Amino acid sequence: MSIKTDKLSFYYSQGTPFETKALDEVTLEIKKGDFVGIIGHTGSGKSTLIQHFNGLILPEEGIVKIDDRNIKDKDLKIKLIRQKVGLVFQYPEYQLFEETVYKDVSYGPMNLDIDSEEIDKRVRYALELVGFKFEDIKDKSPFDLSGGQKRRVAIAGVLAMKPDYLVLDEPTAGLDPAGRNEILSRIRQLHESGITIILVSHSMEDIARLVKYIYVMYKGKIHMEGTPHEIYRDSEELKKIGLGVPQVVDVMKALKQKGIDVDTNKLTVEEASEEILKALRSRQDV
Ligand SMILES: Nc1ncnc2c1ncn2[C@@H]1O[C@H](COP(=O)(O)OP(=O)(O)OP(=O)(O)O)[C@@H](O)[C@H]1O
Repeated sequence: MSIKTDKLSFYYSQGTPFETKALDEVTLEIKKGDFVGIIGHTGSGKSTLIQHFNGLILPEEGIVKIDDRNIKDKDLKIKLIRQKVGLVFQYPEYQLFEETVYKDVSYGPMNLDIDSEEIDKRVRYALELVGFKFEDIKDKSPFDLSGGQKRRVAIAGVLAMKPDYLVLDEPTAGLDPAGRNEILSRIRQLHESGITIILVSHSMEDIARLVKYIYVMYKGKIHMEGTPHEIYRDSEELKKIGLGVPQVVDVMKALKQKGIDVDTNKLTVEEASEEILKALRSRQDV
């Protein structure tokens, strides 16, 4: 079970003077249970790629398969793919429009062939998954919530469709540090609850904190791929294509060069701080 692309290419405004090659032979496989980051600077093709994952854009060159079914298969209902692969766009809270949280989250399931009891169950499940108490939140107006809370409601709207794969496009964009931490810890919990997560970001810090595997996009291609540690090892290459490494990576490298024995696999701020303290204590420097 996976999302698979094979030599997927895509052009905007093909055949016109404005033709742009947005994807260039992208081949990848994201298996069920994975926690994957797609990173790249603006215009590298991330949004175009993820729109292929749920059939918002149908492949023109190359193949997209969801759970081994070709997305262009005539017998395959695209509605089913949209249920399987939930896409949370950038600033999803702009799409909240109902007067209560309950109505907003139930909007998607209402269009499915399920009864009101099942809809109710799903709304409860989705709101609890993103960390709300159902009774406390259901009758509130989405517009009275904080930025981070609104975004969690919008994510719940996608989760209420019970997707197997959840694709989040820049989920922390525009949030203050508290809202950002709130969203990132919920995303981690969603993955722990068994949902496959594909996190699109240009923030190395966010990616480092969460994902197990990274695809780096550059000019429509998968330029690098590997575990966070493998990717950050090549910081020179990342800098060349306009990406940085998380600050902790630079700090750990500098310490190592000074002969302080730290485990450079520790990539989150929390882990790295602990590692640095441990190393310093063992040298009796502190
Ligand atoms: N609707 C469109 N019409 C024409 N060109 C487009 C369109 N959408 C994207 N592009 C172009 O396709 C390329 C890839 O864009 P895409 O939005 O997929 O990149 P991205 O990595 O998601 O960028 P961002 O981080 O800014 O969202 C860019 O050169 C972009 O200008």
